[in-house]
Amino acid sequence: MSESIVKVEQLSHRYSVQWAIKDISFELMEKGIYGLLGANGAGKSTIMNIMCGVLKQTKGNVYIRGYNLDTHPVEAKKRIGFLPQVPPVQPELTVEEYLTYCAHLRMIPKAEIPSAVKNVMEQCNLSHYRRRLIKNLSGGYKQRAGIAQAIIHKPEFVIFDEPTNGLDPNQILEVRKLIKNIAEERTVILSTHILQEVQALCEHIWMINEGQMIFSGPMEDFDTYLQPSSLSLSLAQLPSLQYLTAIDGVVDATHTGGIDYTVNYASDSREVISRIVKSAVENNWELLHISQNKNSLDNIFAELSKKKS
Ligand SMILES: Nc1ncnc2c1ncn2[C@@H]1O[C@H](COP(=O)(O)OP(=O)(O)OP(=O)(O)O)[C@@H](O)[C@H]1O
Repeated sequence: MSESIVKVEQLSHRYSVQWAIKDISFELMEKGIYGLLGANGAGKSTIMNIMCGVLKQTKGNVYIRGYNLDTHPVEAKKRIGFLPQVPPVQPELTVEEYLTYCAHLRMIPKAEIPSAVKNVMEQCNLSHYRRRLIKNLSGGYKQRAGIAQAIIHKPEFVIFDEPTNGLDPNQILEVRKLIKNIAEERTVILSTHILQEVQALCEHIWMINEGQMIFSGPMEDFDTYLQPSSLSLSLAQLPSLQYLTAIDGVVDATHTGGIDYTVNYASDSREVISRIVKSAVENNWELLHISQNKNSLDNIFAELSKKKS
């Protein structure tokens, strides 16, 4: 049987009285990009910090390639790279000095350090700035330096906690590209509260809410929750709600004010839209506007949390 890359077993943690995370379990068998999605305060950083050995859990176990992080921390940590929410950079060092310092901390043999630093600067597109003080780098390049320290020792898996937080749109795209590139050689776990981020990058997703895992599965399965299930309509000739609810596929309808309605539907959206448009024409409701409402992250959390309880 093949050894899992990471195994998290019934992890629970409380900082004081309340549980920040409760009974979180998962196992990674294959390489890829795995997304940990949750709203602010859901418990993502707590899980990431425990998995990297930065925080000691109240209960449960973490195994890295079969090594228990508590009992064999050196063997386990050798295989982990970590970029915490705030990149652990040293503002007064140049990029090259900082990465050399990180290489020493990671116990890379002395003779191999210059080439390890050179390679990681090339991979993270930092070579050009190697003599620049980190405090003088832009946000995106500071983040690259943080990413470089996470992979300098060639770990088998890397954890990025909110890696695009605070970056501008261009920097976000660049950092995402770099993460994809890193994931070609190793397993990546990405923690984020941004739905588009997991959609853009991840093959597998875990969703946590209030410290509990409410979804775990491939992105395709999660996609079904992203499908919109309601429409906004504007009808100048205000039909009574019973005419709208009588349309095949419509579950319920509400008059939201003025000429506006919201319609929830349960079947294929194209068919429902086509039936509504047809009814509007046949009954002279004067359809002025029809659009699908995006399913928000809040709705998905609510739906999945309901399923779990
Ligand atoms: N050091 C701490 N002491 C006490 N409570 C804490 C501490 N760190 C986190 N918490 C609490 O634990 C819960 C989970 O926090 P955590 O930081 O893991 O969430 P998160 O999903 O990473 O959120 P964010 O994206 O805002 O960092 C929250 O209720 C938070 O207030």
